[in-house]
Amino acid sequence: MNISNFINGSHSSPSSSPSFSSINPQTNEFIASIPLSSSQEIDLAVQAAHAAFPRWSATSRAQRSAYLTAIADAIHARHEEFAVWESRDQGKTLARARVEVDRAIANFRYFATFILHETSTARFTPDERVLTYEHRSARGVFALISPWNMPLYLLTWKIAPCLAFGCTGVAKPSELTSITAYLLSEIFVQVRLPPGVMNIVYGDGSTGADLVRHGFIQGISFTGGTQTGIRIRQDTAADIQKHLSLELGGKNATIVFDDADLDAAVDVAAKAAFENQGEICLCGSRIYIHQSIYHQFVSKFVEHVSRTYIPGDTLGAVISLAHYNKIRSYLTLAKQEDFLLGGVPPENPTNGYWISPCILKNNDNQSPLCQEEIFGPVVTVSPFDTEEEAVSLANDSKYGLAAILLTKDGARMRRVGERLQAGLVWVNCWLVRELGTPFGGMKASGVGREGGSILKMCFVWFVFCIALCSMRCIVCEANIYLLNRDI
Ligand SMILES: NC(=O)c1ccc[n+]([C@@H]2O[C@H](COP(=O)([O-])OP(=O)(O)OC[C@H]3O[C@@H](n4cnc5c(N)ncnc54)[C@H](O)[C@@H]3O)[C@@H](O)[C@H]2O)c1
Ligand SMILES: O=C/C=C/C=C(\O)C(=O)O
Repeated sequence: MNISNFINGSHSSPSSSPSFSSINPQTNEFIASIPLSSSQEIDLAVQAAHAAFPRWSATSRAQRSAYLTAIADAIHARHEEFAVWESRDQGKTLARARVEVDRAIANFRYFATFILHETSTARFTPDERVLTYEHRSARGVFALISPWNMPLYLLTWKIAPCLAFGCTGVAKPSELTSITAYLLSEIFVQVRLPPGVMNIVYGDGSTGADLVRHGFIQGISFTGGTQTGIRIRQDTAADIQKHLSLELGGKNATIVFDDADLDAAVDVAAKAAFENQGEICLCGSRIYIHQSIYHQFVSKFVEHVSRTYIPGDTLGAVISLAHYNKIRSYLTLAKQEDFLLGGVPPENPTNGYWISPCILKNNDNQSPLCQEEIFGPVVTVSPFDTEEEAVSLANDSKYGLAAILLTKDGARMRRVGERLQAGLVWVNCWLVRELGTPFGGMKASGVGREGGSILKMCFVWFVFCIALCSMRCIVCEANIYLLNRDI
């Protein structure tokens, strides 16, 4: 497949710019040629979005909603094609890819309806002489930059609200996974999205850096690694008007209490660790288990994971050789006797980047295996004694994205959950998403919240209530509880 930039409503003809190869991580075969966009091409795309902004922001909500619905319908009509390419491009299983295409469709449908039902609050001053209300207008052109682990899911989580709230954008998927973004650009043509409203450019970090630094960019919605988030902050520090939403890395704790339903807890903890080969920022990659059930839990967990997560069947390949080597180098730090499942994979993989699930005994919470984001099918297990110790082990991390609590005790859910330094706390479930629920991390896991009414703050100017909104966006760090009543 030949991928080309989508700028001002059309696909660019192959340019003299360099290109690079994208491979299928499951086979190591070439699947697509991707342009490495130059700064001139980025400028063209941003100029197109800038020119389209006045008209698009003045388009009625009903019309914008209709475009989003048409995009969702068109993806739905090509659902399997999207899923097959996502699996080939990213290495994930086809089953996982199908779930993510469903979510991409949901992203468009959610914001298509959200903007039709927005309400605004009006308030009187105490003397009742003045009525105050907030008027929101779209901010302008956004840079939308996404990583390789959930390519279409995360890119559309940015594109849909950007379009819905009347902003225009230039989207850049990860250089490792460009294909479903290209299929999406075909859909923009099909639904006759007005030229320039959404542009998609391809390339690596230098392309992303050109994009975020462009003077017409009013805001950046970025999902990716913490180091890249820091770099974007530095690159845009002088452009005070650029609104940043940074969704970054995680090293999330799963805490299993002695009153948890053991079989259900094993299942949730295993999904949280190994879904998408552990390549989800929300994965629970450190499991802390109450010492009274430690041996029972671990033996069931090892047995369940070895039966359920089979590379090439229910577990995908990891994204690239470089990432395979990164995961491998972490695994070489573990002692042989600490492997409860799996082992160090071979040094030179010949037929795709497959790593079997690894479960490691953790003896030292300060070890890189417990502190650094490995982003692969690797999980550590360790016992704890008291609630206090569980909280302290879980919080002993520079990251603060998510946590998973497995307990039947309602009081403990709140008592422990509210002390965890994590933007999202799932109780007896994992990765359940309600798109209006604010999403985002604490500490090194990011800045800002996305989702529903919080996310709209990223895309709009606040004319009458700037202080309030920046407080909510930047200061508040909500713990979100998703209590599954079935367990
Ligand atoms: N918090 C979340 O919601 C979330 C979701 C998914 C992934 N992630 C994180 O993403 C990371 C894995 O993804 P990755 O390796 O693709 O991340 P990455 O930071 O290397 O790249 C992400 C994107 O940023 C671009 N980029 C790189 N350098 C840039 C720069 N200087 N300026 C602008 N753009 C630049 C890349 O080309 C890519 O499109 C993990 O750390 C994971 O935790 C976080
Ligand atoms: O790998 C990270 C996953 C992020 C998920 C979301 O942003 C989401 O579910 O909206």
